[in-house]
Amino acid sequence: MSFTFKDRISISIFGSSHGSSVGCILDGIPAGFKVDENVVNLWMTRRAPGQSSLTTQRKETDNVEFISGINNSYTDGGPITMLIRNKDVIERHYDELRERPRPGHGDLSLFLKYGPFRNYSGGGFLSGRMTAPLVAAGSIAIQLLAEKDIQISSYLQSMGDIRIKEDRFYDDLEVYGTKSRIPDSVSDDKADELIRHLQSQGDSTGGIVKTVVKNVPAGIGEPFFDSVESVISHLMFSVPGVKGIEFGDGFQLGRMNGSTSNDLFRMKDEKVKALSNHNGGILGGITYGNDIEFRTVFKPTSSIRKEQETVDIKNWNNTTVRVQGRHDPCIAIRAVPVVKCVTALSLLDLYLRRQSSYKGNFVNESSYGKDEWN
Ligand SMILES: Cc1cc2nc3c(=O)[nH]c(=O)nc-3n(C[C@H](O)[C@H](O)[C@H](O)COP(=O)(O)O)c2cc1C
Ligand SMILES: C=C(O[C@@H]1CC(C(=O)O)=C[C@@H](OP(=O)(O)O)[C@H]1O)C(=O)O
Repeated sequence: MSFTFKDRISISIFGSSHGSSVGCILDGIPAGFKVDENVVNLWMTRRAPGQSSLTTQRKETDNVEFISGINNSYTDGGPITMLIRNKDVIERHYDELRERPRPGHGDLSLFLKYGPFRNYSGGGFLSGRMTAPLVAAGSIAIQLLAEKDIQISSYLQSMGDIRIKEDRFYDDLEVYGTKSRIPDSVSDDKADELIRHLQSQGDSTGGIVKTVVKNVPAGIGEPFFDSVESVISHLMFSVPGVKGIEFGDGFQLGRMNGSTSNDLFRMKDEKVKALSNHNGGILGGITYGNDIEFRTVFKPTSSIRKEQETVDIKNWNNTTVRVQGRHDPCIAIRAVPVVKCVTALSLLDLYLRRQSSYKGNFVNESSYGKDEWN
């Protein structure tokens, strides 16, 4: 079931970039939640292509059609089905790529796995377009988590050699008030300049998205195979272009000592507080009240206008390709809302699991003193 993530909640995605539509079925959400469809569409707009000169010029409104699972703004307990129509499809950009797989994209893998039946136009289902349904589902998860005051901040931390001045929890207005989603005006201007330069060179760049989650209750995450890190990573690697994720200080921990990497505990206002966050708020795969912090790296967009070496998969000889069409010069810019939404789906899944392994349920929280979670 490669198009389905199934746990306490399940998410199935369907469609392809140049087919009639893309969409998803989100199952396992209890009945009785109020879902604001405008909030869903706000997140869709934040991810949609063609919103600025720094992104692909494909123009999609990405309005969600709510097919099932939400009745008079409330979840009814059934699968939530959402459909997003593809409108601005130009197939001829992919004619040449039928026989000349783009280096760095999934074209060759798709051919080797599915042969001539593969859906290659627009990258088929190996397209960033498949993140539209992930955002539709994730924006519902964001709303549910907000009821528990669990807040997620995702922003572009770096693009190429440009890095944000300060890492902290940025609210959405700060992030989406920028051109590049780096919420620091000096870096934002530099990113804008870099993208324009790359566009003139027919090239692209990578980027890193930082995520901070605050007000996470202690006790979220299951030991071993379903640790917080595992579930977030499982879902995050479904996002095309993701090549790495690190929690807390991540790979830097390999260069530290125990005496500098341990997050020391102190009592503050009758609660345990950690003095630092080198472990990203997760110990033993389980949260303990600190913020969750992690970084997700996106590779540079593979579809660039520079001529590149490839093979002809009809005649099996060496050739070159120059990719035409409308592409993101930096995937990470548009991936910022995707990372936030995927984080929300992961945490909602883990949150609901913890609840059901304890007592009560997500909706009827009256039996829960909030203190029991801290
Ligand atoms: C929001 C988003 C937008 C993307 N836009 C493009 C694009 O315009 N051109 C492109 O070649 N790849 C783009 N990608 C990345 C490709 O879809 C991805 O590199 C490809 O599916 C191969 O998968 P992999 O990079 O994970 O190996 C985008 C990804 C995301 C998440
Ligand atoms: C359509 C979206 O982004 C697309 C992702 C993408 C890719 O290869 O991933 C390639 C481009 O597709 P096309 O050549 O059809 O314009 C992007 O525009 C989207 O994110 O909604």
